[in-house]
Amino acid sequence: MSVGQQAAAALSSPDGEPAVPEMAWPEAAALVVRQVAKRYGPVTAVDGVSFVVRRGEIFGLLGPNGAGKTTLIRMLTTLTRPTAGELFVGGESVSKNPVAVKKLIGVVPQVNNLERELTGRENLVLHALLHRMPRGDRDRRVQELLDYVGLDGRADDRVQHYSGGMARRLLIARALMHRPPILFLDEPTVGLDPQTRRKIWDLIQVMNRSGVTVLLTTHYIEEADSLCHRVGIIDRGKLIALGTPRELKDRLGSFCVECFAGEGTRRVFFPARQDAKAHAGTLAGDVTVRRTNLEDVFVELTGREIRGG
Ligand SMILES: Nc1ncnc2c1ncn2[C@@H]1O[C@H](COP(=O)(O)OP(=O)(O)OP(=O)(O)O)[C@@H](O)[C@H]1O
Repeated sequence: MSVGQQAAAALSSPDGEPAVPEMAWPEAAALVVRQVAKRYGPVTAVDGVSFVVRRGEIFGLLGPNGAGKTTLIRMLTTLTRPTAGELFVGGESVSKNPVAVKKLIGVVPQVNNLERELTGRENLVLHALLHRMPRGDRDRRVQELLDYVGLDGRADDRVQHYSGGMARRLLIARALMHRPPILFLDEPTVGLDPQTRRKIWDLIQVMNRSGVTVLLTTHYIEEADSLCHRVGIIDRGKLIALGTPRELKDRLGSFCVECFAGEGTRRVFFPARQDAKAHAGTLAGDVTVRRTNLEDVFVELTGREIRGG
């Protein structure tokens, strides 16, 4: 068995079923993705992906650049059609009922597409106009959201003068204007400093506690690990593992013995710390015992690092 096959076996559920298909429908489902593929000419961006996001979850799609995460979000948010398969959002078919789907979702894109010449407040009002929100409700909601994302003091500055973190917070406020129950965030903290990243995480958690279901994509291990209730690991268009961060790590072994030797780094996994320590005691060289992380899960499945792409 190759390392990848061994890891795939380790990440399967105990009864031998592959870990990925988990398709119990869906009273409690916010999103259903069923055997979805997307091809661009010769490129298969998404390759037979299936998963369910439950209502009230923060669900993360974790994978390197080019894995197919943005393409999945674009299909779920009606921006591009799948080549095969079906997608449902809030029980509505994305292909048959895109208008209903648009009402249910807010989208925070990876790239800042705010109107730079307008102020923060004007950007929110513009979005409300597009959603035909009544004026009284609109003005109340704009103020509520500016307070919520901590931009009230800068609401009347033009967006071109905003920092990256401020722009990201305004993008989140804009996505929430029409009170969607489901929010998509494509790499919500990419390019932000660690402190700002934590503020965005707090905001996502507060939003989620107020009842919003969240699907986000990320290639940051820590973001998937500490923020997401469940994570789907995606690589080269395929969903290769699915579970809570704890389940994914425990299937591999919660403790990792890492040995830096001449030929490179070797990692061995154990369920219990004392077994990991005992094994470490038998090794020569630079040896560390640490908790397993989602990067380990990805490396064991693919033989590559997430950051390596
Ligand atoms: N419009 C398109 N035309 C052709 N190929 C595309 C198009 N959109 C995406 N692709 C290709 O599909 C694959 C998946 O891209 P996608 O953007 O979904 O990945 P990703 O995981 O979101 O990565 P990133 O975070 O870098 O955007 C890549 O090989 C990409 O080059």
